[in-house]
Amino acid sequence: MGRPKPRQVSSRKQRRLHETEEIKLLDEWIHAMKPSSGTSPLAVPPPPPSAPVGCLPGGEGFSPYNGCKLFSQLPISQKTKDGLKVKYKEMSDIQRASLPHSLCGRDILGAAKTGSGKTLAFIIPVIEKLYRLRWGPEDGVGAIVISPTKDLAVQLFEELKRVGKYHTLSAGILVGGRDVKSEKERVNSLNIIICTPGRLLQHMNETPNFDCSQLQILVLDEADRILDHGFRAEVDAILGELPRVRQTLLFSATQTKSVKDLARVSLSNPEYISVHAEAVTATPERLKQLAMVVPLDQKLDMLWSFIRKHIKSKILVFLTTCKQVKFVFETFSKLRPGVPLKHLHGGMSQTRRILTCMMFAEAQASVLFCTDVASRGLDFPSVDWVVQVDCPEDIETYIHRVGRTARFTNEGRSILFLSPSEMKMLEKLQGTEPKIPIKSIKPNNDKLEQVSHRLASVLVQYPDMQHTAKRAFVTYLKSIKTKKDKEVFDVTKLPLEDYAKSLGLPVTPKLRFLNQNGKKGPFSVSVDDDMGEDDNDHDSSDRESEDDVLVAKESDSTKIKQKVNLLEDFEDDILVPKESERKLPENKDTELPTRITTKKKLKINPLRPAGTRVKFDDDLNVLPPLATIAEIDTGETVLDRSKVAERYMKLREEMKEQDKEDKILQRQMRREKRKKQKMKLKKWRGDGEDAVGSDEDQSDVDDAEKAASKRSKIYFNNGSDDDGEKAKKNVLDADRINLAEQEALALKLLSSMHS
Ligand SMILES: Nc1ncnc2c1ncn2[C@@H]1O[C@H](COP(=O)(O)OP(=O)(O)OP(=O)(O)O)[C@@H](O)[C@H]1O
Repeated sequence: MGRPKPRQVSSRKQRRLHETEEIKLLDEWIHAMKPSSGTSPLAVPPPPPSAPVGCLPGGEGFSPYNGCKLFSQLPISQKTKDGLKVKYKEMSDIQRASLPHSLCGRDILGAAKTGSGKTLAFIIPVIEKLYRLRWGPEDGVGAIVISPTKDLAVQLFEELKRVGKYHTLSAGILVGGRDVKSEKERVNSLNIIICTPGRLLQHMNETPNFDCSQLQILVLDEADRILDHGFRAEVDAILGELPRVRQTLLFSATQTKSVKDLARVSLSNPEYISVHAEAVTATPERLKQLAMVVPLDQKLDMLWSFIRKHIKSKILVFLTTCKQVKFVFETFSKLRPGVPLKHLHGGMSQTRRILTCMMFAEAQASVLFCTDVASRGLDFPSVDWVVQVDCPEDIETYIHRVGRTARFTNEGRSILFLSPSEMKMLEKLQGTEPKIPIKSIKPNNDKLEQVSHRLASVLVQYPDMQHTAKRAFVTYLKSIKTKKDKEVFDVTKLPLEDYAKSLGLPVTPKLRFLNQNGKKGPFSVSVDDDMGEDDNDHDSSDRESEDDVLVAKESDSTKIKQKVNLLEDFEDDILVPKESERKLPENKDTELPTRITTKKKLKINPLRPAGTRVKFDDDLNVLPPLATIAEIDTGETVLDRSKVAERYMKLREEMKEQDKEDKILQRQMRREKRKKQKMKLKKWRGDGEDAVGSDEDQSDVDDAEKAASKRSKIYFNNGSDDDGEKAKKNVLDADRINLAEQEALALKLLSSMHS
């Protein structure tokens, strides 16, 4: 790069001057038009057409923005306006209500229905705040946006890039499943970070010089989820690292009302903005919602029939566990329903998840089987149907799931399958305030296509899938067992054998956590003593798993036990060998293993000094002390590099030695061979020399051979018409006769030629 030309310098200078001027004007505008705290432009009546925009004091509150509907009417920079105008012109209600407050630096607790445009309601203030502060690369992290899932973080990042296209702020995404080392290198140069709680905390703990002390604005998208039990430890640790003086924005469709939660994030005089608080329904108005009773063992028949009937639609299907998603996706794909199928769950790699989301977003007609990892925030355009095959855990989950359709101004439909024992959920949904208008319908069983026998034949044809089927069965029931709402989720009321059959399984897998042989009856529940609190394959949280290699203090034996069980039942992809590596029993068609891998129970040595760390391998076997050369690196056990290099050096030396020996042996063999050849040659020549006594070398042999070939040539060239074999014979014969005989022979030949 050469020196900047004077013209470039002056244009840069001009730009900077222009920016300074714009920022000054924006600051003045924001200050002069500050809306009164607690007012919403939506709550006061619109001004008469003759009144100038924003200048009408309302009766009870005053909001200068009460007539503003366009982004261009807000005190935001030209660069942001340019970024917005590609896709957006008019503001949505949540944007109209919250932006005037958030732009003047207030904390926000925002709630609005799914698909109502909450993302822009926090992306714009983030960009504007840093722009007005003239934030630059040397200022470090100025804004953090926390999302509960990686997929949502990716989507938020895309929106940030779109709106902030003309700004010079640097932004990055920090989520699990990406290369943490490269993240560490650039994390300190980022102005805006979009992240999941786990990965942010990892950087706070591990990345040298990672500094958030200058943070200006913190956003929690899906705030109720981020502040709930699942992320408690991480979020508390993160909040402890952040400066208390900052702007904080919390958004969700189902906002937290817990005072404790709000105290944790230390909001200062927040604006409570709930644009749909007065709404009759908690779900989007253009969403038509249905529910019907479907016995558990008929749910897949119903799903198959539904998909077959809607092959031209874009459908999102919610199941509870990763294994169910995997099973239904794989088996239905084999049965070819006539519409492209996709799947999305927390056990998939980040790249596959991004690719799946992109493909589903672009598809016209497609079915995406997913866990609750896709229930919050994801914005797939034009989803026609949301099908909930498994009952949602609670009302919030229902609202978020159905909210994947009927987004913004679009229409959409949803259907919920409830088994008879789950009917209490329908009552709860219908009884909530604001209302969730669900219409209960009866299934038309005449049109039900049976799929279970076809699934059984798929399992026979593809034995690897038997294990997936079994895991789908077990993980689903385990998730039911661990759900808190026992009025809805009662595993004892489920037809286990019929359910197993409906998955195509020939026998009902044994469930360790159910006392199937107990006194209380065939399927009475017993709390298994090794059932951990978090023991499920539930995929709602999408938390980065730190479980690949466990490091635990021995005294903490109960925690270890819980971890072991959590690991067993979490995504098996991490721990249990791949399907292809698993050995199935001989009689694959009729017999299924109830347990594929028997995991050794952990034995704790109480005599070890307290606080000594115990390391476990992927199969949860305690590693011998020497195995501590293993280190944890992005979830995979990798050998210590220096040890590996040392080992390779040794191997190389050993191989060199071996090579030397081989060469000597080879040389000896060649010598033996030559000796034999020479002896033969001598025999042929008949010179009677003692071959063994002579010290031959390669040149000896070569000379002898050359001589032989020369003679053969001479004979051949001297007009002998004999074929090659005869010529060779002549050579050999010639070798045997002496010189006098040869002369006599030559004379004979000459005389015969002349006569
Ligand atoms: N002002 C606007 N004009 C037109 N489209 C908009 C506007 N604001 C948002 N949208 C579009 O509406 C859709 C939903 O927006 P967004 O994802 O922000 O909703 P949300 O409220 O965050 O939903 P959820 O609660 O599910 O996370 C997106 O496709 C977005 O591009």
